[in-house]
Amino acid sequence: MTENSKDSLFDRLGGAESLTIMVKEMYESVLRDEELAPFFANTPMERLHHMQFQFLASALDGPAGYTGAELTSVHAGRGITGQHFAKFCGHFAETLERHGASPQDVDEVLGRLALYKDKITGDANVDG
Ligand code: HEM
Repeated sequence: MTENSKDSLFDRLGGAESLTIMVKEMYESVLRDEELAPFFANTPMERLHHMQFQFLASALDGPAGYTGAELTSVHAGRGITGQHFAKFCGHFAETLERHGASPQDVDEVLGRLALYKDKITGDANVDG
């Protein structure tokens, strides 16, 4: 077993402390992106950071305990396309890279996020 295979993806990304910072920075990038920022115009960002941390911790094999809403209902009716989804994931990938995540771990994270694409793009996924 290599060093890498002992730890969960969550651990390899630096655990809770690191994921907290990366979620915050990811949304800073999202809000600087003029295509994505309008989606969050009325969103309480502090709650979102918290919920996204919980969601990602669980999705990346860290501690379970997501207490937010079901992803389909949260994103439905917002007009989120596959292209928006890809840009959003791109901001997270860049944030991970900046924090020194390995290319393999970044790929693995993107693979995990892709599992949620249909829930998030919902009725708008014809566009992308
Ligand atoms: C893998 C990608 C994504 C994941 C895992 C994700 C996950 C989440 C989670 C966990 C929440 C919090 C739910 C709650 O408050 O109970 C949330 C809220 C939200 N998401 Fe996403 N999301 C993703 C992509 C996107 C994209 C691409 C957009 C738009 C471009 C988006 C727009 C929003 C908005 C606007 C809210 C806040 C709704 C409100 O104001 O309460 N999300 N998302």
